[in-house]
Amino acid sequence: MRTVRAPATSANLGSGFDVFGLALETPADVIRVERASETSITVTGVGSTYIPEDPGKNTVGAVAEALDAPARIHIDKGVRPASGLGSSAASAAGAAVALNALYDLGRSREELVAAAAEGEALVSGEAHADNVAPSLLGGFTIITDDGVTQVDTDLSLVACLPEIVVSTRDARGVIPDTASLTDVASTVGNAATLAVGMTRDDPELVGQGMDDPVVTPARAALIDGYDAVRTSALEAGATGVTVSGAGPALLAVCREGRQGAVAGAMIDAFDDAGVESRAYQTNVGDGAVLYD
Ligand SMILES: Nc1ncnc2c1ncn2[C@@H]1O[C@H](COP(=O)(O)OP(=O)(O)OP(=O)(O)O)[C@@H](O)[C@H]1O
Ligand SMILES: N[C@@H](CCO)C(=O)O
Repeated sequence: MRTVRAPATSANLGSGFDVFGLALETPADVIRVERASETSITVTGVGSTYIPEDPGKNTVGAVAEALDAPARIHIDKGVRPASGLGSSAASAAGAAVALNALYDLGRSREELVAAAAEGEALVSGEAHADNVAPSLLGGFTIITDDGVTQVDTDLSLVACLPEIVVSTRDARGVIPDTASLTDVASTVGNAATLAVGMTRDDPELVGQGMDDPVVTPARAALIDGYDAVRTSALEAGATGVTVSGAGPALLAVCREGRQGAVAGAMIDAFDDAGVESRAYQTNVGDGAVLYD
């Protein structure tokens, strides 16, 4: 038997759609696997009633198939599904690490990214790897056609999750098909600024680089209260605020000592918009941990 804790993640960070990802210290899924001739899945924890146990519909089933590693798999969900916090990816990344150990497959964490991304293809229609990569590797990750680049970084964060459900599949449907050259140039500048900020543990540069004129405005329309919550967080000491992944969670990068104020401001602003929410005061975290 093998047990793995795999963290929530925040993808895109505004300017890095389908490219940037960040591992969060909390929340996390815990995955337990045992050898079996056929894959079977049980699920407990946050939002488990909405998660299919059919291996053909659960991200961990796709990972077991991709690795040719059938197993009895138990998922204890800490990351709410359809949250924008990489819920489906946390399970997939955890299963990839656990099955790799269970069957002594000898794959590196980088090699497991593609197998874990098969789970994302199952639920959202595309094998985007910007959540599974940070859940496997920790820190800040950049996905390109050539693979993954990872850097460790240290930032204090608030991930505020409203009681709204937005599926990644739906949120991909509202993105414009094209972007102007002006918007592309602005996005490239912001993304480069953000990446430099990550290497310097600099919340000001990271926050400055989170703006994105194309994908985020389209998705913000799916989140009641988005503009007010973002403004409140910035006034309370966030350097940047954007939609986390496909939403509905919002990610705020915080100045030193401002995490509590930012979390409170975001919850209050959602409340004013008639939306209940909870805020994770967290930091950039490590990748999945194998326990036994
Ligand atoms: N192991 C799993 N954990 C969570 N959701 C799963 C899992 N397997 C299948 N699903 C399905 O995937 C969907 C949730 O995935 P989705 O990508 O929409 O949300 P998310 O992972 O929280 O978001 P994001 O990728 O934007 O951070 C739900 O329909 C859920 O039933
Ligand atoms: N990059 C993906 C992350 C969500 O899974 C998206 O924004 O659709």
